[in-house]
Amino acid sequence: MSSTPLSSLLGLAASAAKDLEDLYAVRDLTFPSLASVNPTDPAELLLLSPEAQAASKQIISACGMIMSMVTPPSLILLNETMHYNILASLWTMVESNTVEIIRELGGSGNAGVHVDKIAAMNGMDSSKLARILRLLATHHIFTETSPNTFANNRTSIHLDSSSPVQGLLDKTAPKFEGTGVEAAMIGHGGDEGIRIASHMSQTLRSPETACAFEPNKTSFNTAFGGDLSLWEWYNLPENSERRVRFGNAMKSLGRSEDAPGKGFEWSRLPNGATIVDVGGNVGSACVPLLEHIPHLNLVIQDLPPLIEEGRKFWAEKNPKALKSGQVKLQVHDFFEAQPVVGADVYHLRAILHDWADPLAIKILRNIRHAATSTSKLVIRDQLIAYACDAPPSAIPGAQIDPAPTPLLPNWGLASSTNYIFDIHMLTCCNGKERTLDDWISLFDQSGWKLVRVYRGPLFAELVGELKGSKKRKLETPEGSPRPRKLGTQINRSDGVIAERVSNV
Ligand SMILES: C[S@@+](CC[C@H](N)C(=O)[O-])C[C@H]1O[C@@H](n2cnc3c(N)ncnc32)[C@H](O)[C@@H]1O
Repeated sequence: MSSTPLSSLLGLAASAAKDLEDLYAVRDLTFPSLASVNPTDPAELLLLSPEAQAASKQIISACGMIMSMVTPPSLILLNETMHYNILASLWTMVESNTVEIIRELGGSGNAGVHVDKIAAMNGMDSSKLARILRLLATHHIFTETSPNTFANNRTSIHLDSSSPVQGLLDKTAPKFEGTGVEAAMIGHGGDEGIRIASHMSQTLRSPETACAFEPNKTSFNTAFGGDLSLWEWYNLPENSERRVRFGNAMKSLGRSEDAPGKGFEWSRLPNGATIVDVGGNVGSACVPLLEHIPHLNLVIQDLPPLIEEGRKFWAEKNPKALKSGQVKLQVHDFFEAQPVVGADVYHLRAILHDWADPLAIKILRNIRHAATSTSKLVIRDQLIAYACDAPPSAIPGAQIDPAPTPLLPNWGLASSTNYIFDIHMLTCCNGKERTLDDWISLFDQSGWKLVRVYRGPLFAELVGELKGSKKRKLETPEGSPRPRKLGTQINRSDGVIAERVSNV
């Protein structure tokens, strides 16, 4: 009997599940259960390995398609219509410290905590709280161990700040630390994101904004008013809490990424090589880099409030590196001339996706004018695949793994995060996640050549070299002061001395 699409999909999921089980058997580990509450358990960490990720991708993709095939379409649409309630529920759990309360009352595995006890500590109505927890438990976030009794599980525990509840209540303990950084992303989504998204339709259809690509003509502007871009708005004094929360949300992205070294070969950079993290926020993307490759020098650049917060962050994280000058924090607006000339690597994580092409090109051109022939550009952003077959690419690493039929060529739900981010960038900033064709064109228009792509679980790394001749005279970007030569200091108008780091 010939196989049907449904049985082919089930077969794909089953064979990948067998691969996963074999991987765990070889390592003598048990596959993590949903009740596991230790994110650093070796069994959890193995699930992040490339072999396990490949198998998981096939299972998620196949199961996603199976669900779409067997669920009545009207129910699919009804569920999607109300999906925002999941985010709203998660945000409520974050703000009410419910995860930490359950942890302190001993709720994990099969040992649940009665909702009355949880509600007594967070001041919520216990019947309402139970309904929220039950919705999330139905989505495998929390477990209802017996009627109205709930425990943390492998997903909810990722919202745990590890802080004592009393400290959270009197605001003396940090909320967005440790595994709790994921909670910061939920705060960004639940507070700003959901409100911005609800203004998308109006913004994309209104004659004033439909075809606009400026960063201040977005759904964010329709939702929150005013004509500041999201970044300018975050830097207003009254938004400092949101800005700090956003910085913590960015830290959570690192947890979904490959360890440094799986992609761009940072370890092959010479001793004392200089990495400039352009738009680095407080510099959280660089923390694992320095942990794995301690011979690098880092210059983290961002706008003034972030640089101030970055100094505090590094003073705590790695005071030695800050004191010795191995880590420097530098105020720099990336629409101005890049002050660090001839760095080994200019690194931009989650930056270009915030900007439409003309502005992204401006950012890249400013870097290009400061780069020398040995400088590399390393972009970490999402790489969008078409949801259909596309011509192959000759750029090393650019080709997406072929998905077995009948899976979607972009691996369907297994790569859904990329497309969700794309729309988030659209609504927040008129930015975009880019296809390979988009990236090639963007590099080309800004004087770079895309030479290598490394695909990671969340971000791809796109490596660029200067386009054209190997030896190149430094050029002056239009309307910007000419970057100084190596070893000189630049007295900026804002009083900051931007200096060329040593060892380059
Ligand atoms: C999405 S965040 C990425 C932060 C960081 N690269 C990371 O991955 O954690 C974008 C960053 O760009 C910064 N930014 C926005 N406009 C900027 C500008 N004109 N010059 C420098 N940084 C800017 C923001 O302050 C923010 O930290």
